Amino acid sequence: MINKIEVKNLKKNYGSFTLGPNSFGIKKGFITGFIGKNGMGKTTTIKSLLSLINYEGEIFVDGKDSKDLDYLQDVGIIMDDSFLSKDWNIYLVNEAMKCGYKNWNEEKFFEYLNQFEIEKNKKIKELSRGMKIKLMFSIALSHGANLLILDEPTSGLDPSMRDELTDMLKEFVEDENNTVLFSTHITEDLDRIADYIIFIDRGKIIDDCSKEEFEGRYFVLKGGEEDLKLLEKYEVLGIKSSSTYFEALVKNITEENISEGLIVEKPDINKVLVLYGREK
Ligand SMILES: Nc1ncnc2c1ncn2[C@@H]1O[C@H](COP(=O)(O)OP(=O)(O)OP(=O)(O)O)[C@@H](O)[C@H]1O
Repeated sequence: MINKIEVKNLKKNYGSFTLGPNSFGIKKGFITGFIGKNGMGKTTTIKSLLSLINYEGEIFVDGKDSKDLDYLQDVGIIMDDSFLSKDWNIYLVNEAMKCGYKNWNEEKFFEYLNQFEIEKNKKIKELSRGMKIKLMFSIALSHGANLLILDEPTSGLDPSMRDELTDMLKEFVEDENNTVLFSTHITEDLDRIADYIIFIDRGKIIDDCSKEEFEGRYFVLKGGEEDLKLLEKYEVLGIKSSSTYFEALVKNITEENISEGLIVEKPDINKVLVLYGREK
């Protein structure tokens, strides 16, 4: 499997928060979902991949050092902090992109705008969050990008639009030269389209594997209050409990390892995120 992006010892300090050092790869031709709770370092990682912030470590795109910035011509981006000026209307956006991207396809851009029903006379500041995301999608798909890096692209979209956009991402990677990395809190979208999962917690990447492997690694142990002592032999990654029962998240256990009296279940990605790091 070829890595589209190769990250080595990526590190960034923000006061009390430290990202990394993390090393990981983004597989070419696939969709990788980037997950983690709020404030764990997803956007900081994405900003590093896009050379929007300074960092320690090395990032290679198609084997080339990202420091020369040429790779950005081929990257489609969706981020909350839009790089578009708030006073531009859509025609001005088109002109700006024409100057910025060597392979800008104006015709394709206006086709997407029609498909997404975006009014061309509106200024960026007059667009709703959902409309802004659709505009950024239109830009991302109109300059011949072979890599999409998307920070929470589907949040703020209604379910039918989310469905349409996730279908578009699936279609995008039908060409094996195309790659998608997207962060999200909407695990339903990961269930639908992600091939690989990167899971970050407190700045450290703790899982970087296929979605199937990720789902195979975690287990939920359930029991009544009187069974709590049975958890002592496990490394509990998070627990939700009431006065009568508990659910504990554990990793990499074998069936013969499970104490009698405990119920074992396979969690979905959402359940892993709900329980991970929880203390009661
Ligand atoms: N420019 C900055 N200056 C100082 N601290 C920052 C800055 N940007 C991010 N941080 C801190 O870095 C940490 C990670 O933030 P980041 O935005 O990467 O998390 P995230 O996983 O994307 O979170 P969310 O899911 O809420 O978007 C947080 O503690 C945040 O406060």
